[in-house]
Amino acid sequence: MTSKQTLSDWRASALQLEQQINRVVVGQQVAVRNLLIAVFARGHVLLEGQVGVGKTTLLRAVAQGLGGQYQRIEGTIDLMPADLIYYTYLNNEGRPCVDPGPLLKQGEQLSVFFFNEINRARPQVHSLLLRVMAERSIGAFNREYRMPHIQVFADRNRVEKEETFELPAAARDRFFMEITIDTPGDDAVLDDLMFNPRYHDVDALIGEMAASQIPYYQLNDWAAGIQHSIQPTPALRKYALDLWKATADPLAFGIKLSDVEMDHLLQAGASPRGISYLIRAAKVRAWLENRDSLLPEDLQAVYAVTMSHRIFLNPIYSYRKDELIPTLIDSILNQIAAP
Ligand SMILES: Nc1ncnc2c1ncn2[C@@H]1O[C@H](COP(=O)(O)OP(=O)(O)OP(=O)(O)O)[C@@H](O)[C@H]1O
Repeated sequence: MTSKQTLSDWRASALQLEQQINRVVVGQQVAVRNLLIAVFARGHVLLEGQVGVGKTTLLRAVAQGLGGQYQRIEGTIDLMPADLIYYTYLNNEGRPCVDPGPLLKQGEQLSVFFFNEINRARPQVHSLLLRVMAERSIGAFNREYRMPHIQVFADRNRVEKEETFELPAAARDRFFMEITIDTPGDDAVLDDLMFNPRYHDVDALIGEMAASQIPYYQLNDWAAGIQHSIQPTPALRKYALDLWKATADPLAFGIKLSDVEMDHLLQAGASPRGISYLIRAAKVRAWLENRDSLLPEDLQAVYAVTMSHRIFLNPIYSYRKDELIPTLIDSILNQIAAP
């Protein structure tokens, strides 16, 4: 078991990193907190948001704080799996050469891999990425390349859905969280973003942050230490179980949504992997809140970001997905009594 002092030292560094990121990327405190939870739970994240809302800046800030290397790739319809692994070119003497692609270029130092507009890439590319996410290694050039510290952030463009390859349910379940990044709502923040030239030069903005406040190569150990140190009470275990069961059978918990035939609403609820991700995220939140026991508020705080993309509606209701899923999540949290 990791000592209380170690956990407390780690927390101080984590909160300092959070503060620094919030100074660089403004008005995104909720997203930053969730992102940080994913970092310390070693989970991959699907970002959903509009364009130009600071996603790249945010991920570069995370990479800067962790001190590892950052790579970014754009999802396009003609991107092939091999493009992630290597690229070929003719050198000055006209000889063909092969260089490592974005997944291999940084070797074991790769800590943040940003896949922009994942829904524009083909399913073959998705499968490669999902394999890397699960195994943190890849076979190429007759050998195995390890990326033990990689954390994948994939972004789905919410505005343009035409000519895109939506991620299937099985693929979305591999993501630890789905985080929405919207334009900030506070007028003072918007004013700052409009008129302050500080936000025009992303390199200078990121340069304001101290590098490697948290050693990326220790994160796997930190994450394991946190998970083993935070304990649930028996009452909380029962509460978590109910929160899980309600994702598959809300009616059994007396949950009814208006204009919905509850018997026909759902195709599937959260998987065992999904629910274990909820608990992992909740434990990291408890640690960030300076506790060694898990409370209902920890589960509630991360329920929507870990569960929303794991509840699958029947096709007759899927066109109302954006309205029904958040309502269902809220109803579950309101209806199931916390211990
Ligand atoms: N909340 C924010 N805080 C700080 N800078 C921001 C914020 N939102 C946008 N910006 C600024 O807007 C510009 C675009 O940001 P960025 O490239 O990170 O957006 P993006 O969401 O990744 O865009 P795209 O979807 O087109 O890739 C940058 O100069 C960035 O500094």
